[in-house]
Amino acid sequence: MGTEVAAFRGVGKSYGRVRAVDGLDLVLRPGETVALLGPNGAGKSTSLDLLLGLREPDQGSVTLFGGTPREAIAAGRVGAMLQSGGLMADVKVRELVELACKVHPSGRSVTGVLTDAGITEIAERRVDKLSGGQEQRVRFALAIAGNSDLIVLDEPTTGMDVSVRQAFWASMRAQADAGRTVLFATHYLEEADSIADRVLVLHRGRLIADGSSAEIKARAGARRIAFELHDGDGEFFDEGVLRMLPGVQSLDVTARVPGVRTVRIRTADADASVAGIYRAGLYPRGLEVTGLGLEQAFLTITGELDEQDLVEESAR
Ligand SMILES: Nc1ncnc2c1ncn2[C@@H]1O[C@H](COP(=O)(O)OP(=O)(O)OP(=O)(O)O)[C@@H](O)[C@H]1O
Repeated sequence: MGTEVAAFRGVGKSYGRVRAVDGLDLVLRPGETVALLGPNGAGKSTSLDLLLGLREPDQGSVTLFGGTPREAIAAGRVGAMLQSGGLMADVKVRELVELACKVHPSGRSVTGVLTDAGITEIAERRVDKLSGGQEQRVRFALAIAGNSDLIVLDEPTTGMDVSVRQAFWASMRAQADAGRTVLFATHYLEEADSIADRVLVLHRGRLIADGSSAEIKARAGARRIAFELHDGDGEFFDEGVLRMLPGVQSLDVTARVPGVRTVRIRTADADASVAGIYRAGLYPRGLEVTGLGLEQAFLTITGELDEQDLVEESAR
């Protein structure tokens, strides 16, 4: 199909008894910036390896631009930055980038690639003398040297400090803005949150969530409500009333100052809970409703599945 960059259809991959990827169905479309999230061992690297044709699936099929991964790579349509694999040693950064630009069927200008990857200043350094973060940027340069339609990055910011990481994400964003499709695996949820327009959550080889970060947060459902209740305002305080509010999942009440209670509620339906607070005749002061961060949403979703697995295992 013309609008598919990549497609996994019923893909499974095991290593011995370990089911690394389990029935993966997924389509990537042009121009998307997609984050692949998941705890350690979730199957992220294996999925990227399958996408790049570095491993063959046991079941199902993986296509890139409607053909096999190998065909797409031979045509220079994919640039990749993987976790493994060393860089060539006895060469300078510029020489390595020159080589990458030359071997790609539609290689870019060396200067442009050095600039875009933010490594112009270290272009004359030897590759084996770089810091971990600098090495990552050189790997990124190699991934963008070919003017590729799809850029695949496996945990690209590993080893980068915060400021370098921010500069790096800006260069990545520029690639996405140029119309390329970008797929990156990451452990940094806040980066997925701010950079990706689509977030995929893998857990034990299965795709358990697929949507915008806002949708993933909503999928985890919960929001937080916080407010104070002052003695003498509204109805007499009764914790039972709060517990019975619609949507409430958990409740925490503290009374550090005499006559003032701080209430924190986690709810699956913030609107209904807030309406219930007023309906009960309470007078909440400083009421705040906040969403869960992606990190908490992610932990909620994967944690729920772990619990489900435990229940299913114990039922067997
Ligand atoms: N070559 C291999 N041989 C055997 N088992 C493997 C191999 N590669 C990965 N695995 C196992 O497959 C599962 C998925 O691993 P994978 O590296 O794809 O996950 P990941 O999400 O990338 O993890 P991480 O975030 O730790 O890199 C894990 O249980 C891992 O131990």
